[in-house]
Amino acid sequence: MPQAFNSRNARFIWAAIGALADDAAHCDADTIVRSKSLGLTVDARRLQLPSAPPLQEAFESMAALERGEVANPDEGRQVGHYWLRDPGLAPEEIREEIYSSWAQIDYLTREASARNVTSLLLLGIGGSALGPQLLSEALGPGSRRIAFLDNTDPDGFHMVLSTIEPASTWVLVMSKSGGTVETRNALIETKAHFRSRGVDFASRSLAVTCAGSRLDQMAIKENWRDRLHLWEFVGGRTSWASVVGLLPAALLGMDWRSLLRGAAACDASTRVADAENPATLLVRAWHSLAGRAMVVLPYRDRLQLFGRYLQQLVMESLGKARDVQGTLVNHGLTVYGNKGSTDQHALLQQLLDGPDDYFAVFVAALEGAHDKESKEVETGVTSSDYLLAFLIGTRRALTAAGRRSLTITLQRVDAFHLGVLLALFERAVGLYAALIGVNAYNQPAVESGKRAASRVLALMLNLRDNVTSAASDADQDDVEMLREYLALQQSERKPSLPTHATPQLQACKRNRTESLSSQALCDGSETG
Ligand SMILES: O=P(O)(O)OC[C@H]1O[C@](O)(CO)[C@@H](O)[C@@H]1O
Repeated sequence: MPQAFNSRNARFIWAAIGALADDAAHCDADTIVRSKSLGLTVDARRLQLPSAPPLQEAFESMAALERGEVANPDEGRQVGHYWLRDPGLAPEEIREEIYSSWAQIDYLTREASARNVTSLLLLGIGGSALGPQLLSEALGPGSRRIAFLDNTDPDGFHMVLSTIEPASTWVLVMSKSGGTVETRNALIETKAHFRSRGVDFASRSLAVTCAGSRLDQMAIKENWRDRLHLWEFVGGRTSWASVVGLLPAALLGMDWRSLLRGAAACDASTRVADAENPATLLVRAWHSLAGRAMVVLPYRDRLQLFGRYLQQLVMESLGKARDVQGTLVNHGLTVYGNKGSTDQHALLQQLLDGPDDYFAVFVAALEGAHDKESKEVETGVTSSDYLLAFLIGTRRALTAAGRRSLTITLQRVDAFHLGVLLALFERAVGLYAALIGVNAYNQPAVESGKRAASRVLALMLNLRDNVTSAASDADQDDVEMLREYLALQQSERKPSLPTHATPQLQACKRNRTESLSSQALCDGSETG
C-alpha cells in the first residue's frame, strides 16, 4: 500500500490536485477519475471526448483473457500478465510457479549480498530490457549499480563493458525466446570480457528465459549460477511483473512487492466497467482521437524512460496490419516524448504551432523524493515549484492553442504508484485492442526485418570474399553501402568470423548463394 502521508503532505497534495483540476474549469466535467486508494487522477477534460463507445464486449473479452482463455489466437497462447500480480487468479499449477519464482528472487537476493555482488549487468532487448531499465531509473538509485547491453553495437559494448568489474558483478541474461541475436551477441562479448579479466563467467550469471530455450540449455551445459523461467503466457512487453523486472528490482534493493501491489490494486479498479475506471478514459481518448500521436510528457526525471517503455507496449501491441477477422486495417498509435520540462525546449514549439496531429499526456507526480530539499531559487519559490508550474503552464498554453491533452497525476513515483501506472496502460491497451478487434499480443511484423537482415549478412559475407555474382540487381544500393562498410572494416580488421560463429553462419559462408536462413537470427519462436 502507499506509504503513510503526514497531514501537511496530504494537504499540499490534494491542494495541488485541486490546482491541476481547477485549471480545467472550462472543460468537460465528466471525464475525470480521481482514486484516493490508487493515488491516481486521470483527467481527460481537455480532450473534448465524445460519449464513450460501447465497451461491454471489450470488458467481457478481458474477463475471458484473465480467466485463461486463449487471447492470443495467432500464437495459440493465453495472456497471463495480470496473474503475476494476483496469482490467486491464475490456474493452480501456474499460481505455484509464480510463487516459486518469488521465492527464487528472495533467495538470489540473499545470495547476492552474501557474495558481495556490487553491480549487475543486464543483457536483453525490447521487453527483456525496457521494463528493468524503467524500474531501475524510476525507483533508483538502487543499492547496487546496474548497466545494460541492449543492442549489437560494439561501441555500446565497449562503453558499458569498460566500466564493468567482473569479479563483483552478476550478469542477468534475459531473453524470453532465448535466441534473440542482439542478446546473443552481447553475451558473447560479455563472456570475452570476463575471460580477459580471468573471471569465471558461469558462476556469476543468471539466465532468465523460457524452459528449454537455447539460452536455458546453454546455462545448464555451462553450469551457470542459476536459471529463472519465463512463461509463454507473458509477453515480453508486459514482462516487468515477472522475474524480468522483479529480479533486477529485488537485486537493486527495491520494493518489488509494492510494485505488484500497486499493479494489483489498479487491475482491481480497471477490471470493472464503471464511471470510476481510469483506463476507460485512455481507451476513449485513443478511440476518438485515432490517427493522432500520443506525446508522453512526464514531469519527473525518474519517468524519463516511460515514453520509450510505452512505445513498445503500445506500438507493438496496437500497430497491426489486420484485425482479428483478417481485414486490412493498418492500425497504430504513435507514441513519443521524453520528459518535462526538458521537452519544452525541444518539442513544444511544434506542439503549439505545428500540425494539430497529436494529443499530449502529461504525467505529474506531486511529491518527489527530494522536493523538500529543493532550494529556494526565487523568493518563496523552489525548483520543485517550478516543475509543477511548468507542467500546468504548458498545459494552459496547449489548451489556449486549441491543442488537446490528458493529465495523469500520481501522488509520487514510488514502487506502488509505478505499478499503478504500468497496469493502467496495460489495461487500456487490452481494452482498446478488444474494442477495435486487433490481437494486442503478437508482433508478426518484427520478424520480417530480422529475416531480411539474415539475407544481408549472407550477401556481406559473399562480398567480403569477392563473390560478386551473389548480388542481384535489386541489391545494388545495399551493395554500395556494404562495400563502403567493408572497405573501412578491412583496413584494420580482426578475423571476419569469430571462432564461435554459429554453425548457420559457417554453413552460409560455405554456400555462397544461400542466404542465411531465418534460424540464424530469428531462432525459432517469436516472443513478445
Ligand atoms: O525476450 P526476447 O525473446 O529476447 O525478445 C525480445 C523482444 O523481441 C521481440 O520479440 C520483438 O522484437 C519483442 O517483442 C521482445 O520483447
